[in-house]
Amino acid sequence: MEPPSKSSASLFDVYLRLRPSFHPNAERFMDVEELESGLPKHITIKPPASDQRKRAVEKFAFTSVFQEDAKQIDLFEGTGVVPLIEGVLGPENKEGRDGLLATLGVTGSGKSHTILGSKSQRGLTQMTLDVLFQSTGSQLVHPSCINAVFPSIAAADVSEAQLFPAAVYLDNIYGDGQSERGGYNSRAQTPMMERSSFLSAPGGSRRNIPRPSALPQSPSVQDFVVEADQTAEYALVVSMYEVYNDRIFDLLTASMSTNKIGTYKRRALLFKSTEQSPDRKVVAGLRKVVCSNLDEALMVLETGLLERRVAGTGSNAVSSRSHGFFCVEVKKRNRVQKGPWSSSTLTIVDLAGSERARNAKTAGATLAEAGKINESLMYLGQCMQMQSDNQEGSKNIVPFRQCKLTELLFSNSFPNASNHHSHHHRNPQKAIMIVTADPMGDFNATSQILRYSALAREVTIPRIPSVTSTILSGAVLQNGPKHHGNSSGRSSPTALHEELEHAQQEVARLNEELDVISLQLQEETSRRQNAEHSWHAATSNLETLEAEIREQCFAEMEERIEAERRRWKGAWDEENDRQDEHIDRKIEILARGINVYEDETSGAGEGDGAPADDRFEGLERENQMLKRKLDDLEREKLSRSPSKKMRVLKSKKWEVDSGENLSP
Ligand SMILES: Nc1ncnc2c1ncn2[C@@H]1O[C@H](COP(=O)(O)OP(=O)(O)OP(=O)(O)O)[C@@H](O)[C@H]1O
Repeated sequence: MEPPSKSSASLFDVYLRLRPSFHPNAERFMDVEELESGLPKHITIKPPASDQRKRAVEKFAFTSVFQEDAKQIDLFEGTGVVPLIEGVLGPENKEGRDGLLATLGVTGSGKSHTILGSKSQRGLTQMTLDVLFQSTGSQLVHPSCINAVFPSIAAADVSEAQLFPAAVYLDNIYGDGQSERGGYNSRAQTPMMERSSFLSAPGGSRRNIPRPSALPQSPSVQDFVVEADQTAEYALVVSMYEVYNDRIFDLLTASMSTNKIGTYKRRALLFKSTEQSPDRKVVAGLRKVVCSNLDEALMVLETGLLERRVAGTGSNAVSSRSHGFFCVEVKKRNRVQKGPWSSSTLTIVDLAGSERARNAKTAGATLAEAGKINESLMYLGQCMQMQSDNQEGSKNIVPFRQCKLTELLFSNSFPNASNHHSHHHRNPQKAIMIVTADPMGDFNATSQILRYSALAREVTIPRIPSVTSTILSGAVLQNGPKHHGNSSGRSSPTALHEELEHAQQEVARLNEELDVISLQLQEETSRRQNAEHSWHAATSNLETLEAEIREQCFAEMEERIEAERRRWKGAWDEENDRQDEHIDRKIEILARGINVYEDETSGAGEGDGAPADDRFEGLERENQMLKRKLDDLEREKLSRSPSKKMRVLKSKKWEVDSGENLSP
């Protein structure tokens, strides 16, 4: 069993680092292959003796295995970090290639130690930064020119970011804030990123300034100078964020954006395609800092690390409760022609530890965090398992869109995944995963991580005799001479012995098969549980979607009802106006009739009154006729108009009114 060759379609090179155990008296469950020279690639794990259920031995292949005595510098040299740096600096006159370096492991297995180091030793992040600054050296934009160059760097940024020179950024956090200030927004500013929130933070959150001289200086990486593109001018831009409860938060924003009472509500950022980057998703709206030297970059790193959410759990007193992302963007342009800046990013990820919730004495919010961490790591495991299945010939689609973590880790791993129209072809990122493990730690949690992260895997059977075969061989030894003595003559003792040996071998073989099958069963069970988990997550997503759609439909319905109500009200008002007009006309006619009547009665004061009566009757008739006409018109209208009922009411009202008016 060999790990797949470099040319294969693997998304990650996967290295294993073993840590010196904290549990010196615990049983070691892992063996590393012994080689005359070079780094081993294989390990085997066997369940502890106390675990009666499983007896199969599993063998895993990695790109390389670093044993307990490996130093930080060995990891730096042996895990391909240097080629990753070479990739982001880019070849001559060409764009660089994105790189990703991540650590994965059980809580306390040494992920942060490897990536970020300890009080006395630098981690891969600090060493990488050192090599980057060393290698770009004089080609880096000179601090005295930074103001002149800054707008063009900001303009080339596609992620709606807010850029600051390190001096300004650090002064706002640690200094008196009185020095020259000024940040630059990239071309499209994210509306929620208000420049004033940073620059006018009342009093800011002044902290003790981290002194780069107090940070560990070893191991030195002086010997690792990478050849930079001699035709290029470089600028290094640092940003940091974390994925906490499946949401992305800027680690360089919160500390300086405090309000009057010293608190700041963090806003989640989006991982999306922007106007300037339609074919590629980026974390939009981050705060980015342009660093001119290693000390500035280390201070920004320390600032972001302080911000990272850390909560004590039962598993590890200072455990990372979020997935931390540290990004160095290498901006590059031709030093003579200048021209636009291209950008490639080296992302270093310190993943939160996988742990079994029941192991960690957590509760409430922390338990929920653990759930989210385990869920995101489960999705990561599924993606990694797909990659190793694909290497064996399957053509599975890596399901990286299931959560923020896998989206961030895998989105740039595929050539032009979402871009069929662009002429701009980016190389897929180069990625390295360092799996950390304690060979005397938690067997179940460690073996689970090894199973999904290893590049290849094989199940073998222990060579120790099974209980059955031991009994049988005992029986053979005991019964052999007895059979020999009591031979009936039908079968010779040798034949019996052979038969027993065969039976013994068959039983042992069946036992081995049983072991393999029970291991496969366990794996299938765990796959099924994972699938169920994904299914539940999908169901809950669907439920949320359904609720959203219902709400949308409801709002739409309300809107339509409102429109209908307004239309109806309009028709009602129109009808009212018509009725009013009609009544006015009637009243006018009536008034005219009354006037005529009055004239006539006053003119014929001494007569017998007959002509006036006639006139009155004539008017009455005319009135009756008009009423009938009106009724006919009403009926005709009723048969056509929607506001039938209303008009019936109206006409009735009119009849009453006119009746009242007409009554003497
Ligand atoms: N290779 C090593 N050599 C010496 N000490 C180590 C090594 N690996 C880890 N440690 C120590 O073990 C402790 C826990 O390690 P670390 O914090 O790196 O674990 P982790 O995997 O990042 O845990 P979590 O996921 O909870 O953050 C630290 O004190 C660290 O210094």
